Parts: sequence; C-alpha cells; structure tokens
Amino acid sequence: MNLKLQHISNIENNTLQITGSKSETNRLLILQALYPNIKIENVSNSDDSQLMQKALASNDEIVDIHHAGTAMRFLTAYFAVKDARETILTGSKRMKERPIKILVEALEQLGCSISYEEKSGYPPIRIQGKRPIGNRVSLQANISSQYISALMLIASFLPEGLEISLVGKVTSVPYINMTLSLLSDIGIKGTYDNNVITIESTKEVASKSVVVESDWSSASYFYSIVALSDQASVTLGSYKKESYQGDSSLVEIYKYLGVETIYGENTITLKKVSNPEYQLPQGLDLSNSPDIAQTIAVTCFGLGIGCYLTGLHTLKIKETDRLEALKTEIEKLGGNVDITEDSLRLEPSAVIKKEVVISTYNDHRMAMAFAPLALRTSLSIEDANVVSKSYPDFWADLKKLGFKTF
Ligand SMILES: O=C(O)C1=C[C@@H](OP(=O)(O)O)[C@@H](O)[C@H](O)C1
Ligand SMILES: C=C(OP(=O)(O)O)C(=O)O
Repeated sequence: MNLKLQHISNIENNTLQITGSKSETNRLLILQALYPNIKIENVSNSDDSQLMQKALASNDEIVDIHHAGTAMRFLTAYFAVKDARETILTGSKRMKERPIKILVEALEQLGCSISYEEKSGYPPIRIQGKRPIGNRVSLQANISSQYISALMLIASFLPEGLEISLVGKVTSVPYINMTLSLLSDIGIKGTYDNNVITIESTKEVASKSVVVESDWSSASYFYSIVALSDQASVTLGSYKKESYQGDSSLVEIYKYLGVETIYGENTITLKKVSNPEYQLPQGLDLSNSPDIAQTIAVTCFGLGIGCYLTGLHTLKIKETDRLEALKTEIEKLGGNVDITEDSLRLEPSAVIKKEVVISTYNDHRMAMAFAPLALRTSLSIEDANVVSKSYPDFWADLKKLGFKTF
C-alpha cells in the first residue's frame, strides 16, 4: 500500500499514548517464560512482540519470527538451554542475511547444540535444547548487543549463573544496561564492570508486576514532527525521566533541532522553541542509539541543515542496509549524502523535491522517519504497513495530529 501524505495546519496540544517499548517487552517475555510469576504491564503491541509471544507459546518444530531481530537472538539462547526439544528457528529473507554466528559460538562454549540449516553463520538454525554445562563465555561485542542481552537473559537460569566477557569495542551499550536493569527489577543480581558481565543463578523470583515504559524510538518521529513544524506541541505517554532506553538521548539531541522536552507525571511534552538556532554537534556519535539515526538524518534534511553522524556501523545489518537506504531516498528528494561503513554526511540543501515516492525496503523506520517530511513537501510512502514491526498505530496517530493520508 502506497500512502500519500499531506499536512497543512499547526499541531497544537495533542496527546498520544505510545505503545510499550518493544525492547523492554521482548526481554520481559523471555524472563516471564523462565519465571512465570512475573506480570508485564503496557506490553508492546508491535509485530515483533506478538511474534515473540507466539513463539514462546508454540510447540511446533519450526518457529518463524519474520523480521524480529530481538526475537531471533533472544529465542536462540532460550531454546538452546530450555526444554529437551528440537526447534528450527527461522525468519524472513532479510533475517537470513542477519548474522548469528557470534551468539551461536558463545552458546557452543556452554555445550549447546546448534547447526545451520542453510548458510553457515546465518538463520535458519536447528537448536537441540539441553541443559548447558559451562558458566563462562566470551564473545565479540562490536557487531550487535543483542547477542549479549540474549546470553544475559538465560544466565540466571543456568545452575551456576554466567560470566560473560566482552571482546573489543562494545556497541549499543544502553541495551546491555537495559537488560541488567530489568533483571535487577525482578530480583536477579548482576554486574557489568570492565567488559565483564556476571549474572547470579536464580531458581525463583518473587511475584512481581513490571511496567514497560513506552517506546522512545517511536517517540523520535514526534520529535522530528515538532522540529519540522513552525509551531507545535505534542504530549506523549507513558514516559519517565530515568529511562532504561538509550533512545531517550532524543531529549538532548533535539535541543539542537529546536525541540524542548517538558516532563509531566508519566508524560513528555515536546514543544517547538521560538526562533531556534539549528546546530547539531559535528560527528554526533550514535553508537549508543542506532535506531534514531534515520529520524535525525531526515529531520536535518527537512530543516535544510547538514549533519555528520558517526558510530553507525550496526546500521548495515538491520532490517535493511540503512545507510544505503537513507542515501538513496534523501537523494531522490534532492539532498546530497555521503556514507562510509559507519558514518553519514548530509550537505545542507534548501530545496526538497515534491511528489517523491519513498521506498521503505521492509524497514519500519524508513517509513516512519520520512513521514514527518509531509510538513515540508508532498510525498508518498511505499508499503506503509511496514510500520507494524514496532508501531502498528503510527498512521492512526499521525492522523490525530492532522496529517492527511490518501
Ligand atoms: O536489544 C535490543 O532490544 C536492541 C538492540 C539494538 O540492536 P544492536 O545491538 O544490534 O545494535 C537495536 O538496534 C534494536 O532495535 C533493539
Ligand atoms: C533494528 C531493529 O530491530 P531488530 O534488530 O530487533 O530487528 C529496530 O527496531 O530498529
């Protein structure tokens, strides 16, 4: 479905309830499968969280998690140590191109039994579930933090707990800290010091209800909308100042793009400041918050300013090669973008072409990052339903803000 977008009026005093964080939800769903007396509130309604729930409830031999990276990585560890059953874990065409070898080799250090069904190093994988034997692993930490979180989530279930040594520069660190914080919230002890994570073995946890904070990556599109408006104010729930989500760095980053954040009780209100000076730090390092890179690049393009974003090495193995996709689509609109293996440089440009159709490459964040540009030009988003991977209500919420879709 191609969706044509338009927006003409000011955005004033709108309140939106954003779905729960998919990252927090997918961690808690694994923990709930291991410790059934945990309750989860404000569960994400994303496809990725629904796929996780379905996979955990399934007794089928083949489990298909489509595009859900966290489900692929977390379930690999879960099925490897839980239940004496054989599972073939598979996913979409793109998932079969997203590497899993580092996690598989770490699990093999624990005596787990996993083999590749098609291409070595990539899904689908055949997992023979069994009780693991070791209590120490070491793995490369610069490709995806999801491998590390996957091991942390099963660590307390092992008879002796687990010591995880991280090799090389650690990427996406806030996601590792999020895993540690959620473990601590349910009463599992762990530490992360000097590249070593230690998690204690824990047989039982007390009954507890954990409330998932709403998704900050999803909030990024409203930061972009407010930045691209002349005047705007949007309130989003349910958010808190002390977030586990690294993408809450939006609060600081969008100060440079004319957006102020006001914390309420359980909400954030985003406001466009009057007469802003747009100036993003040169070489802004996004290795701690890779999922907001597309949003920031497109906001800068819409404002006509340049940017130089670094720390983007993980973008090439996400839902699509996000660096290539950003370059292609911004250049269709008249921008000028240079990319390397881990950075993106956008030149300032005054003109945005009209009536361009944005390709989305099966990537929810391509659709959502480009949508706010409707405040500055008329454009269409190809395959608009792709947003359901993380944010199924995205288009309905945009309509509430006065966006027209055709
Ligand atoms: O652990 C998580 O929930 C996630 C970690 C990040 O991946 P990488 O660690 O692969 O960068 C992020 O991009 C992804 O959307 C969610
Ligand atoms: C990269 C993402 O998700 P995943 O890796 O879990 O597929 C994302 O949501 O931007």
